[in-house]
Amino acid sequence: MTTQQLLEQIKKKNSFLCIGLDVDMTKIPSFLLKEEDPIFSFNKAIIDATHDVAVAYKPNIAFYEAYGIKGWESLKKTIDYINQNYPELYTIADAKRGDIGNTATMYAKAFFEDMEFDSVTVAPYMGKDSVEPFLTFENKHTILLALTSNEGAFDFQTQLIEGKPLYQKVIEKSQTYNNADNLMYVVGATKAEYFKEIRNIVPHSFLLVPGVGAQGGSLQDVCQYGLNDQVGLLINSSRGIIFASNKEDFAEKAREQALLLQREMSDILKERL
Ligand SMILES: O=c1ccn([C@@H]2O[C@H](COP(=O)(O)O)[C@@H](O)[C@H]2O)c(=O)[nH]1
Repeated sequence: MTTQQLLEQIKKKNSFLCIGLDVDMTKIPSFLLKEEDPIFSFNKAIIDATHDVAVAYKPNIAFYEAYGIKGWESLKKTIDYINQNYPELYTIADAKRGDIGNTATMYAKAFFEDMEFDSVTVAPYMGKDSVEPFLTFENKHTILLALTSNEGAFDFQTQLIEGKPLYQKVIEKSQTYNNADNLMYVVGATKAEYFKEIRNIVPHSFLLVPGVGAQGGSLQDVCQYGLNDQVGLLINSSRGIIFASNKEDFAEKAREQALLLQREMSDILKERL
């Protein structure tokens, strides 16, 4: 998907909500366990109930890898279901890959060509040759981990290197890579006070923002400095939406939670843009 198509969808839906499909079999309604593919059945119900209020879906690959071949099959069925039924939706493989060049190319082929995701998350710490192979794919985005939402982000990402926090160096350096237009960045909602600085470095880039909902990040705080004149944000919530209920009404309750966030987004956009 092109950035322009993503922007058009955001405008049409007044939403920059990304729903995380992090399916934990111990948390889904027990009646689904009788289905042939409980993970896919769960995802399908969530997607059908929320596709008009969200612009993106982000399966975290760990939640599928953990179930072996069956998990991969559920993932493939989920992405195919989105691409065939709701082609306007943007898809993110949250895989946090990163390796030397020829291996990076294989990761990129796996997620962009075989799975047909629009984007993939990538860890930046192996540098240019580990990131550029992802950037060569046309109309696909590479979402680099910049400043993550977890506490451990302070171990390395905020440490000063030659007087500058490492996460800033990562963003600045990556902007010099070939096809840097295909880059987006992960910035945690729990780190709202850093958005001003990050926007100074990349005023036009999309930021994928996990950490709203279960991790306690605030949409309002993120938007204060995170929004740019074209929105420029994809706000992710996973557990806070998909596990709103573990009963028959799980999809309906997920929709209610998604709608709450979408309405808050719509109000913010009315005020700000
Ligand atoms: O900095 C990061 C990067 C990725 N994540 C991922 O996002 C979701 C968040 O899930 P919630 O249930 O809404 O907390 C999950 O897949 C994480 O692995 C992140 O949280 N922080």
